[in-house]
Amino acid sequence: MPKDIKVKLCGLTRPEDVAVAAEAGAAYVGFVFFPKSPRYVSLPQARNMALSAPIGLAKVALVVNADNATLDSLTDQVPLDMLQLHGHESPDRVLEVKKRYGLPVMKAVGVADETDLAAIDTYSEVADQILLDTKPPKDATRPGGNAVAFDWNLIAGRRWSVPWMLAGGLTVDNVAEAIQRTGANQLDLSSALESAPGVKDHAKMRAFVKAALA
Ligand SMILES: O=C(O)c1ccccc1N[C@@H]1O[C@H](COP(=O)(O)O)[C@@H](O)[C@H]1O
Repeated sequence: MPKDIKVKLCGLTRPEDVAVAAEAGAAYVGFVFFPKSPRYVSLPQARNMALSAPIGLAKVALVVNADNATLDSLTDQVPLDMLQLHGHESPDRVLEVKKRYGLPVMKAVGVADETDLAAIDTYSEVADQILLDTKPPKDATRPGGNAVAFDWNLIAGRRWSVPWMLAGGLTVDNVAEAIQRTGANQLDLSSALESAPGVKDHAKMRAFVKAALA
């Protein structure tokens, strides 16, 4: 029986990117609020994109160690369906954010080796979803969106108590293998969809979703 695959296209910067994501069949779109990212969007930019999204397309805000003042402005100005915490937020902070904003929270967990897997169990107890991304190198300028895959064998056959997404270096060429090796039914990516840093390529977006849902 075919799997019910859901795709999140992250790092969109223009309303036309949102329209293409929806037409292509993505389930989620992601807006990046990390200032050092080439995909960073301002609140008015994100609001425009969010207001243009059709019903049924989930709008996710990606933040990194954001404080309450930042999240207050974000949630006041941008209609959202989920918060993605992609920094060093503790389990208590995940619970606090869930309670304060009443939105589902997806916690990113960086994976490099076996020792990282315990954190997935820990965050599964507090977050609504888990995002498994490649742990960035120590000198990286951002904690994700680095176009590098982790060793998928580390999570092969593992399951958790909440829904989870696979991220890190996914491309149109490796997505079938990624699904087959990890059992993921949700996929999140950004870098492989760009024609230049921060600029999504619509043909690449369509091709990825088609390959993922095939
Ligand atoms: O995309 C970014 O710039 C970014 C910045 C800070 C944290 C996370 C970021 N992106 C997320 O990283 C993963 C993997 O992306 P990629 O496909 O390897 O580029 C994905 O969840 C992005 O949403």
